[in-house]
Amino acid sequence: MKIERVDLQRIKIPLTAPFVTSMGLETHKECILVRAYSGTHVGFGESVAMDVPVYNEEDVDTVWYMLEKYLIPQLFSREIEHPDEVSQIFSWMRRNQMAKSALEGAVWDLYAKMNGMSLSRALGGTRTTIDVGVSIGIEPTIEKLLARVDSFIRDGYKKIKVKIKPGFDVEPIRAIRHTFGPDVPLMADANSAYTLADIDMLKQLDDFGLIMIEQPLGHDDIIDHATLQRELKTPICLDESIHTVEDARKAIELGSCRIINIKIGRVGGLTDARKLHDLCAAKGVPVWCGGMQEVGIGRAHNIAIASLANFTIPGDTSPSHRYFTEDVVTPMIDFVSPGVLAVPTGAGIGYTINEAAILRALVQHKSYFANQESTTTVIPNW
Ligand SMILES: O=C(O)CCC(=O)C1=CC=C[C@@H](O)[C@@H]1C(=O)O
Ligand SMILES: [Mg+2]
Repeated sequence: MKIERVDLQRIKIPLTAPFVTSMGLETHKECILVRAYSGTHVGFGESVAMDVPVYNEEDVDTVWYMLEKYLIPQLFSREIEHPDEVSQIFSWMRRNQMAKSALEGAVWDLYAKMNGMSLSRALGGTRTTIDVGVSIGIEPTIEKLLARVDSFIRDGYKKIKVKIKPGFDVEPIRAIRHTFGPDVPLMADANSAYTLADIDMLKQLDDFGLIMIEQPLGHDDIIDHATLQRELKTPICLDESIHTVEDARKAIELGSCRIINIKIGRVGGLTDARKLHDLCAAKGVPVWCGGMQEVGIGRAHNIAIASLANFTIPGDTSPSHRYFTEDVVTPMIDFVSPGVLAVPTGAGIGYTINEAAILRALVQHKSYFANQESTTTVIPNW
């Protein structure tokens, strides 16, 4: 397959409600959509980098820059037999995993479409449905948090993940357990808000039967997490600390975690996400698919990877309406039964692109051609 053209589209969509974490407040989703063309086929990818570099070092502008300056020209210069080659082609570049993943994801979708198979099947997925949970931001009061948890439990979500930060941790978790009982599948995500100096507080969370505590310590740490895991009954799940398959191998060997959250963008694309999944399966470490509040294209990629066998814990891939009133795919991604999404069987990501919705959200568009000059359209009014 020869990539003849790539389009980048920057879009900005309001969230249905603000999302607060220990890293800050989000009111909009801003991201880059990627189209890779070969012959009559088009594949779609999505960059999950946030608009500010608080989760990792990338942001929407760095992704655009890396794609334009290095990654797209490099893809134009070769013939590709299989999308697994893309991560190898990009491997000379350090990090910038989300930029690499956005383009690699488009090539995977293109490859699956050219071969008339679903992205799930192309990746070796075996599940026809996936169970999903929900991620709840930090609410202004415990009462408001309880109301959110109540409504998500009623919707049928299979896992409730709540964000915690210093000063909003033990009490909200206690209140959820007290109100909804011991059987609600509950976990907490700290986004690196603590240090080992907080060990006494973190040990108190052991009383609540959490499925896991996600990324309690430094975003770049696996040493202190190993110390903490030795002191905790509750499994630690690593998110921010795992950028590569090698990071995961080292964290597992050190005992820094017992569960890993796989985000396709954080690990550089679908090929590496699958390798990480395979490593964890071999080591007996369960995984689940994290979310970056993706719009429908990224969400569809998450569904495809979560159809692999060792994704045994419900992921964060909620239906589109959890965050958006309108999505870039149609139909909007939704439950087939409470807490359950169907893995599409149609070619590629298995959803149709909602071009009108993309146009309404479009901020910037640029087309790159293997044999011609690029063309740019900057959309005013933003
Ligand atoms: O996509 C979702 O629903 C999950 C959202 C979510 O929890 C996160 C998205 C992006 C950064 C973080 O705030 C967080 C996470 O760490 O998993
Ligand atoms: Mg997380």
